[in-house]
Amino acid sequence: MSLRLNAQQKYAYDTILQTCFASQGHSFFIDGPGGTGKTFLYRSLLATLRSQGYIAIAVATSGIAASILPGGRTAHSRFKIPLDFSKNRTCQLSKQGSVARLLSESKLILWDEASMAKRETIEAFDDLLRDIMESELPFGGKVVVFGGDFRQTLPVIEQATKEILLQSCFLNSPLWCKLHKLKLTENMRAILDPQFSEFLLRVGEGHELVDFNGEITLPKDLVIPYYDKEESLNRLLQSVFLDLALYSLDPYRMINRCILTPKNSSVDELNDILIKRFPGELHTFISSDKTVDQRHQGDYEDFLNSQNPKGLPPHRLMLKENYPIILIRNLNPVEGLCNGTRLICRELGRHTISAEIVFGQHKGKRVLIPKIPLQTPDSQKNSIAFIRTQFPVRLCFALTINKSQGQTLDYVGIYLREPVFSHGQLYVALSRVRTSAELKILILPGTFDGIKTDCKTRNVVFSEVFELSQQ
Ligand SMILES: Nc1ncnc2c1ncn2[C@@H]1O[C@H](COP(=O)(O)OP(=O)(O)OP(=O)(O)O)[C@@H](O)[C@H]1O
Repeated sequence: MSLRLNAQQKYAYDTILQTCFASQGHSFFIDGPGGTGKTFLYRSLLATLRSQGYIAIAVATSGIAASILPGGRTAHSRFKIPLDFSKNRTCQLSKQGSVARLLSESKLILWDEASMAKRETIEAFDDLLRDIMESELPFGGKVVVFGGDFRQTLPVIEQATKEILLQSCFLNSPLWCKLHKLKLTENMRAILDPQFSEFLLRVGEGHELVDFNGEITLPKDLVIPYYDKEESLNRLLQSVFLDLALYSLDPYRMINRCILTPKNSSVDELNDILIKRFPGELHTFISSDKTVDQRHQGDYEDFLNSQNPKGLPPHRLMLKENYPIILIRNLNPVEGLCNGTRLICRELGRHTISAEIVFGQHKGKRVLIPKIPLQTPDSQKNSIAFIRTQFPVRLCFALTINKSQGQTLDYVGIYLREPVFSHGQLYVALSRVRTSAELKILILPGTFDGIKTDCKTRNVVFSEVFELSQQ
């Protein structure tokens, strides 16, 4: 595999491997815009070390990015990093346990999409390694390779100001300047469309011309003209999915086609339309919702059913055979069932879904997904805590832009019912495909102020990120 690396990838590969076998380890950050082959490089490193019998651990900040790496897990689940740092700041791993031994004996630890991680998670990981290795060196002297792209989305913190977001970035950690930086600059994903590749970089770095409303103008041939919502949305769906009936016979042909949109509510809107249009019998699974404090159950039951909190499956989950779904919990990471694993429904029973894994090392494997109790996340501080018993899955013809980070897709439709709202979102959505011919964008009129034009949209870029990343 290493033979196919380009010159920059090869330099990074050789430098990292030399360090793995040197007496003193140090850590790296692979910095490259979307598509420059960071994941391709990680795969080469993991394959080389593992084929020689060494332990190489792979994690990513998000579930989907982890599912792309061979043997990948989310950093949170692998290192038992706390989810709520106001309660606890240390990883819940025993120094005598098997994972600690694995870490201690590993030649390399890889952490993808580190630009999406909160600095405190990486600092907790640093403390963990120092403790396990009984060393005061950064990361306990282990060779850790972080990778990411600060043009893409940053940590997700609900209702955070720009200052809080920047503060929470890895870039603001004292660990950042301890890393040896390796750069990749050649966009391998869009190598056949250099003009598109340059446009992407201008969007990602905030260099695309902005008008007095703070909006950029997208190339006309990428945009679906707006007539009315229904007709324009139909044209977007038609561009991406062509013929759902045909795809239902061969789901692997459609699994890399996706609609990306900024908000969960528009993901639900699209998936609702698409599941109804997909051929086959519709199965509806109703969850059982119980308040954590049993005394409130009677008062809140109907209300709970109407709730659709982030991180939980819907109360009324609609599924069809051959429809693509995404797992939203770590069910059995060893068997490939992680938060972010994408599957195709094969048989829908009352109590279990028989599904097929469609990506990664477990591709093609049939698995059974049970209904499980899932609690509302702690971040939903203003709502009532409850437990929903349901299949831990969501439909995935449409995904939020943040969830698509790290993926290469065959065709993308971007649905801007409302404009993007955070740093890097537009860039991530645009940069998932190989050429501009594999992309269509629909901008709804509610989202443009003043002059009505369907090619203008907001691009959010925090230039401070690039200044910090140079340090
Ligand atoms: N040296 C190479 N030879 C051939 N194809 C490559 C090479 N490097 C990367 N690619 C291909 O380019 C595409 C993008 O690569 P990859 O996903 O590794 O980029 P990335 O930097 O991780 O992107 P992102 O930041 O968007 O996650 C993939 O389809 C990958 O297979």
